[in-house]
Amino acid sequence: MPTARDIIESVLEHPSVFKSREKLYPEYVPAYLPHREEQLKSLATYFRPLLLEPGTISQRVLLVGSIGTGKSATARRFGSDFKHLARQRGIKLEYVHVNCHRDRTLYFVVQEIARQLHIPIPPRGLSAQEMFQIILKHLENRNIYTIITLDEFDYFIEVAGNDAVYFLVRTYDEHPELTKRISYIFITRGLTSLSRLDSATESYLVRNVIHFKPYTSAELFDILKYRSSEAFYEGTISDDVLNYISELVGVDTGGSGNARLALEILMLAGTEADNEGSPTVTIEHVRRAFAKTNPNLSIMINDVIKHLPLHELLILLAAIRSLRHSSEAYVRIGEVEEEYQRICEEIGEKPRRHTQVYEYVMDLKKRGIIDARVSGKGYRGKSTLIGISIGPLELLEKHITEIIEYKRETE
Ligand SMILES: Nc1ncnc2c1ncn2[C@@H]1O[C@H](COP(=O)(O)OP(=O)(O)OP(=O)(O)O)[C@@H](O)[C@H]1O
Repeated sequence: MPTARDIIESVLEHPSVFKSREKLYPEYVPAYLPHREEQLKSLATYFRPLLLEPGTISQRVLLVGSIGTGKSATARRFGSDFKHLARQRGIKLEYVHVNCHRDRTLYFVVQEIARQLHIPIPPRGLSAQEMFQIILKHLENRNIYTIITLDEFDYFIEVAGNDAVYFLVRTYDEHPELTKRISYIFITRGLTSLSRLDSATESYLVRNVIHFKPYTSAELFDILKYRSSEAFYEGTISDDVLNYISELVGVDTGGSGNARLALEILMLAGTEADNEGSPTVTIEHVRRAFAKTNPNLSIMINDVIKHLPLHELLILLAAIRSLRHSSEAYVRIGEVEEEYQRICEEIGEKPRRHTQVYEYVMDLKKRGIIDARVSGKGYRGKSTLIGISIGPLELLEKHITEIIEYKRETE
């Protein structure tokens, strides 16, 4: 019997598809941000005066976009690169990134700014306003400029309120004599949260807005291609797999366009491959990963299939078997129909006609159980393609087979 140590060692020595898994963690800021070139260019344009005439302007820019559209990554990348470019020009500039989801009050935000700037603050007794004065003085004494990003700014508006926002972002309106050493980037998911502010502060914030649209599948493919080249060993993950993830998540192919989700699926799929000892990541690993990121979908499917008519279940079973057999993301409807006829023959059921089969396929699609699309690039001729996005298909097949048996016994 293997000892505990043997077991642990066998896992440790087991080769992995990952070369550098941490490159996929949300906190890692990649050097390249494909499809965010325009946003970076806009940021550089807005902040250029900080390098040309430092101290004359306190800039503020608002980044707006839905979840996982690269707002934080773009702000961090910009901040880090801009800091270095400023230093090359002899300007001391610091970049500070505060997450207002964690630090929601004025006190915590100011404390966090001081911490990141390494400004010692007496441990007790100071108000947020007093701490902020210490920060301003420190920057002045050391001739430092800063860009402060307030990420998830919606939370700050909600919890800290209008006066806190006013205090923070309009310092230089109150004290026009000061050298303008602080500029801001605000990040929000939408503009509605800003309507809680008084109209003067709101219009002050929305003057320079940069929009981040949800990613299309083609854009996600480029992102995943680049991120996987950093994180995975060469040859362990194919373009077909990356393409499949991109299509599951792309906004133009029915997903949310969220890069965070796409990267999570990529990482979980790699973990599935490792757990299985597989040298490559397969479509089936992606299905399992997708199911993990979407537990409600699995529950919903398991629930819905109990109530499907027998022949719709047989078609679903045929689709699963065809997909398992092909190991591709999609199979043609014709193959599924042939498999369905074979299953019917095996169990002595009279197969339904083609039009009925097609209707059942469309019903399965409408219920979100399968994905049916018209073939495009890479396929000869036009045909309906069928895919199933959650796995393991093996378990789904077992589950459906049981339901079919039960239905045939009781009906
Ligand atoms: N263009 C891109 N290239 C490479 N990686 C990207 C790109 N856009 C986003 N990412 C990655 O996707 C993940 C989510 O991005 P990010 O956190 O920047 O999104 P966000 O818009 O700030 O989302 P949220 O509103 O949830 O905070 C991060 O791991 C980030 O590195």
